[in-house]
Amino acid sequence: MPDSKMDETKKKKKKTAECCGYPISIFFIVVNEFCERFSYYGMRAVLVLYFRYFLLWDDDLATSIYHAFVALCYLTPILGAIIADSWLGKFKTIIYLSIVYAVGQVVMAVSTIHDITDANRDGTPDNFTLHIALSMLGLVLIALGTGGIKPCVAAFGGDQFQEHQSRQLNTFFSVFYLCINAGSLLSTLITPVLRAQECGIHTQQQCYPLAFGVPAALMVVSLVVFIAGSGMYTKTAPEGNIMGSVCKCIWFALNNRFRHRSDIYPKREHWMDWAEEKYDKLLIAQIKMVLKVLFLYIPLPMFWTLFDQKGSRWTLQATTMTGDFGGFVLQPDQMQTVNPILILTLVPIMDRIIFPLIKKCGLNFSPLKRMTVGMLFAATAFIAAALVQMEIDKTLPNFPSSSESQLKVVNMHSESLIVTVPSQEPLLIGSFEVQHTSKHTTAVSHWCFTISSHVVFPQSSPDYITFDQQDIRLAFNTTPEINKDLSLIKGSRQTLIIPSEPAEMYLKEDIKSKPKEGKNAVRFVNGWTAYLNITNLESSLQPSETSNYTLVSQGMRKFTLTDGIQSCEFSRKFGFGSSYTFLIPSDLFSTDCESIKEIEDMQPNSVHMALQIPQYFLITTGEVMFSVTGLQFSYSQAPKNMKSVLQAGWLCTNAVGNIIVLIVAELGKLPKQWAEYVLFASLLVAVSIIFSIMAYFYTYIDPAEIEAEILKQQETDPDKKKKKETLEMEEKENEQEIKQTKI
Ligand SMILES: N[C@@H](Cc1ccccc1)C(=O)N[C@@H](Cc1ccccc1)C(=O)O
Repeated sequence: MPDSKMDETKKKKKKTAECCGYPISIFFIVVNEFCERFSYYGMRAVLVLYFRYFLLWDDDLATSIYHAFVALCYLTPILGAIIADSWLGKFKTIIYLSIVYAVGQVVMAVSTIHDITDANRDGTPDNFTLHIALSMLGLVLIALGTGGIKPCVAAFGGDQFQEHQSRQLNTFFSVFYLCINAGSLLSTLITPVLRAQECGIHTQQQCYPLAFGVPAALMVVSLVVFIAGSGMYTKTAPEGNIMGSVCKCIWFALNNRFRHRSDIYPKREHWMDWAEEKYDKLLIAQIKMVLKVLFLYIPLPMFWTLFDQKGSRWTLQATTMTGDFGGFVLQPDQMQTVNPILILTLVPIMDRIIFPLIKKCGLNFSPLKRMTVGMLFAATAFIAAALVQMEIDKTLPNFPSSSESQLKVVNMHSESLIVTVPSQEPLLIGSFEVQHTSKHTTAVSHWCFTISSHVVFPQSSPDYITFDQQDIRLAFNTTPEINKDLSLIKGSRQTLIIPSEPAEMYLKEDIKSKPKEGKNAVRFVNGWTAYLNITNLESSLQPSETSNYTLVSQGMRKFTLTDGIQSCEFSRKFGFGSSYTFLIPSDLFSTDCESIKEIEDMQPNSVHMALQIPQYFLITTGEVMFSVTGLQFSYSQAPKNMKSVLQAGWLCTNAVGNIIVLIVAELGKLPKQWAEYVLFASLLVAVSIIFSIMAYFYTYIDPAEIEAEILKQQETDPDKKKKKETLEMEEKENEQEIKQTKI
């Protein structure tokens, strides 16, 4: 009797311990999954920050390496599945690859200890190469581990159920999904808090070792829990190099079909039937099952293309919104946690109320229909995102287009002046007054100081001020007269600072997009007569100098200004995504910082992040219908010896979806973000229509039943039995021949 058949028989005969109808072994599997997902998502939550602020990489390099790592995590499942189904079996594959995974997490945590190379004890590592090498090694091991075990764990969980537990088997995938999301929710909340702690042996730093160490510890716990259940698992042994046989069989069928392409040969029902001359009917039937499902998967990456943008585009959208919920403040990247929270509530609601209700109404809500509806929900989520984007766009500043320039004039001189721009009314710029001009709009912000004197330019004199395409030439007619040529940068916002000595006027480039991560950009113009040190600024400010922008988070922020002798404190409450220029006057210390004036370069975000909740609700409903069902479908439609392979195929749809996101992000960006959301929604609707047509022609099967029937036929058919034995003999001879050739 072949091994596989023996296993199957054993599986039917062996009575496994049960609790509430579930095999006890699955409790070890779901706890293992909880810890593993905690480990994975926890590490991911602080990874970009580690690249950016520990390894000091720039934004582009940090995000590219992060995405490359995530893509690798979803490509390695194929490797794990091949190892499991062809060589080690799922149990051993999970154990070995979990060890690799845990080692990777430990290496990663060690790489974040700055003290190991901080010989001069200045708080920064001295040997970045070592830290980079260790972290890259850690990440490769983690990607190999997490991706490798992913297709095996779900399939191994499914293997624990016996025939009479089909109802529990369906619920298992929902419970499994709940554990994934409980683990990821907890870790995405906890690890950023751990990172914010200070720790170190010689010097105190942000505690990356703790933020990476806790996920590493959870991975070790995950492994221990899995091993603890080893006495209770139903383990199906691998059936040799199944993937090798599958490839050879497909190759033979294609070749044989090509050789018999003439009309004289009778047609066969399926092109795989052309492998019948050489290969076992069971293997051919199993390949047909897998190919049918894989074909159905072709349109699915489009769902993930939209789904994965909630981590990138939607988080960026949140940075242009306000997260002040009264009692608490939500940061843009924390909106991500809405997804697992909704999963934890929606999965039970769907399983207990919605799906049974649909069934009661007599509707056949089959898995493939659920997945189609899931896709439509995701498309609607993107329409909701487009509507929110339109609201945000109304509140965004009027940024210059690539052919426009915008100029703001800040007059720190004690006298006022008047500037005339051709075809516009003369603009009165009082001392410390602010003017905005652009090619098309002139916005004036008024907070005037008393105008003591001003000079008028004759409006008819084009020699003074010229708007020439993108170049503007300004002339200021004070006493004595000052003329200055100013070349404005196309597509940028600039401020002309006129200091107390107007002849020293200069241009300073302004921020021209919303500050990152919902932070606020602030800068200071030093009107004080001496050098000033200001907290949060990189270097001290010379008299009349304007600092670069510095980013501050939402909330009350305090700045201490000192010239080395005197000092004063200046506090201000910030919202999200604003930008200010603070003008420091010459009477700074006599007014205890109160005479500091502000210019609002960019108003704070005003659209509330709560408006994103509908889109999160819709995409998560889509996820429950699509992803949980897909996981279950991939297990139920796979032949017993290729369960992990189909799980890996399912995960691959996600990898392809991620790659599409990367390509789209690099290539076609529409000028309007809302239009891009509508485009993605339309594409997904089109794809879901194609998928529903493909699904219509798909017939659900019970692989175990088909396999049993073929085995029965083969046992009763002496010819086939003989053919199979001959084949097996041939294969053995081949192997021996190869061995001898090697010797
Ligand atoms: N809902 C996600 C988990 C998540 C947690 C925090 C922020 C975003 C997402 C989830 O359940 N993921 C599952 C399934 C999955 C989804 C996408 C690609 C592969 C698998 C997971 O196993 O991580």
